[in-house]
Amino acid sequence: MPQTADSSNRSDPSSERSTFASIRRLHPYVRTALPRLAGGLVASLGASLMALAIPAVLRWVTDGPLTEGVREHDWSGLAWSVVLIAVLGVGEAGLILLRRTLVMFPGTRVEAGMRMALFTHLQDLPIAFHDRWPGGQLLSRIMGDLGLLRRWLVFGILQLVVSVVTIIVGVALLVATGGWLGIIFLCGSIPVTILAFRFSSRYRKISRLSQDQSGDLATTVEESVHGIRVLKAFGRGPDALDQFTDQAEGLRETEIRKATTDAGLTTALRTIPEVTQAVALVVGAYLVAQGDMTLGALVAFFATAQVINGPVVDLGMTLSMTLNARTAVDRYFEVMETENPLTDPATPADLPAVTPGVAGQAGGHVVFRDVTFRYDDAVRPVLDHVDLELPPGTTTALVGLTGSGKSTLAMLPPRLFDVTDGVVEVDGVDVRDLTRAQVRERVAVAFEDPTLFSASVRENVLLGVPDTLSAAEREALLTQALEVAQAQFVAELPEGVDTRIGEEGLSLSGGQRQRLALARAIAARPRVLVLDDPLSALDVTTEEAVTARLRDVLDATTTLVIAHRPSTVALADRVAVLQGGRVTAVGTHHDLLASDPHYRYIISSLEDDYVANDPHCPAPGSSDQHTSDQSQEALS
Ligand SMILES: Nc1ncnc2c1ncn2[C@@H]1O[C@H](COP(=O)(O)OP(=O)(O)OP(=O)(O)O)[C@@H](O)[C@H]1O
Repeated sequence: MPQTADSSNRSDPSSERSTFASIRRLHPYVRTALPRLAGGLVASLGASLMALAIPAVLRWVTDGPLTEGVREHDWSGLAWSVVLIAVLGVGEAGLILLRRTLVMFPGTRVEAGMRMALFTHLQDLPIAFHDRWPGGQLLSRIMGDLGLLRRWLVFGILQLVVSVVTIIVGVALLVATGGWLGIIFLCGSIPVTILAFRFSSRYRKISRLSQDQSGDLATTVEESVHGIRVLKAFGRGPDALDQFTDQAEGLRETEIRKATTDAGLTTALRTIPEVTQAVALVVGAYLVAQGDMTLGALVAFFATAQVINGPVVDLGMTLSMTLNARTAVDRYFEVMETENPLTDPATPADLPAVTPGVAGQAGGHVVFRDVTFRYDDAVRPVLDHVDLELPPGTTTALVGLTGSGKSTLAMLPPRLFDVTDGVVEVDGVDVRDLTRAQVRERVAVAFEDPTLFSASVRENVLLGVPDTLSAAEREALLTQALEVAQAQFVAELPEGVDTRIGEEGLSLSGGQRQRLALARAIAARPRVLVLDDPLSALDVTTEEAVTARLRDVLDATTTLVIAHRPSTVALADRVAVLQGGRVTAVGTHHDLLASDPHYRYIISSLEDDYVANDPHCPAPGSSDQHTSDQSQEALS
């Protein structure tokens, strides 16, 4: 896992911001929901005020109708009081229902909107970002954090405001009506406030750690599931379990610290009002005995204190919800505020129109001009002043030792990365002056490690085909691409091209997946096709068949093919040699064999690897020279 995204290493860049400033960033997302949320708040406050009004009615009942009823045996006044209390109770319940109805839908809408925005941003961010960020961290932000935020929006924030307002109004009422008793209660709220502030700063740190650890745990699960074959093959399941156990234990300990901190506050919030009430009871009993306070006033005082008790205890829960929500907001904006250095230009250039088959207008002319490329976290550039031209309609094989930068170079024409210096031109236009959509219309890529999506074969293969084409045109492209990629196995799948292939196409063999990925690149009908060793998992016979058909198709396409096998080199008109970050030689296979010692060395090591890795190849020195001869034949 990259160190930059490990919670143990991560600094919290948002820690300087106040909780209010942090949460205020939600405004653009909650703006349309604000009227309903405000309505929900008003309903909550109304319900709370009704609850607070009940003690006042009790006081009036006790000192008035009840006392008079007992004295004069007339209960008619009491009946009206009971009705009034019942109306207040029903009103309170009705307002709580109204609050729920008002806030439920905007809450889910805000969550869905934020989730869409994050996903869209993730799609837009460059590969460099995804190289650094583990999937589990992103998953926990897009799912867990946003769910937490929704619960806070529909409940936590309202409850927090209502609790604070109820406590302030309640304490004001107590001070106004209870005299000294009210002042005793007011004194009790001072330690509550101090404790709440101290709790906030401690809890926020633990909350951040816990949410980051959840993300790391999700990453471990994702990697283990994704790499289950490797883990099983190497018997490393127990190690994965150990790592998972350590992380799960770390998260459990953090959760315990979180719960203990929360419980400490909740206990204090329960104890302080109880102690305050006990003191108030002693003083209140004395005042009633002295005739300085009516019994009704004392009853009302304690009934009001009881109404305030609930919000005081809730304060702990709503405060922790708010701090968790703040952490979720910080984690959300860490991703959303990551700027994309690889953007579309404000005024994109026009690509010259293409007329296939017409000399000079066929398009697909690629030029690397003095190109330097350095990865963000690397000390030295991988590509150092590279010059290379791919004339239209030609096939160029790129060869070089492992790690020489072939894949890096191949990612520049489709703008998967932008150059650090120099220019990559497609049809005379700097690719940075084109939108990514424009570039991808003209340049398609097939990687060695083919990613297939959980969708039908048809959807996977037609991924790069414009939706504007008619159904018949799309069908023709599908058929041709599958045929060129020698993917006849599709016909034997249960539902042919409509068969859904499993998650990332894992239910297919490596060679089958590669052929579908190749078919996808071919179906996009690009003018420029970048093939990053897309035939590596194919057996010799299939590779030969694909190569033969590809040669027909590539006739009209400019192709850059990264070659790890002699047979892939055979596909090319010319070969470019990458050495020490530069293209040191370009020429035909024969010329380079004759003139370039480094090329001879690469080819001989490719042949050695080829023979050593291909189960269909005889071992060196074996009597069966079929495969070795075959590659020599292909090259000659
Ligand atoms: N995302 C990245 N961040 C930092 N360095 C990288 C990244 N990807 C590749 N590199 C480094 O860049 C160099 C070139 O890698 P690249 O994959 O382009 O080589 P290659 O010639 O295609 O290798 P191979 O033949 O083994 O596939 C290597 O040293 C590699 O470690």
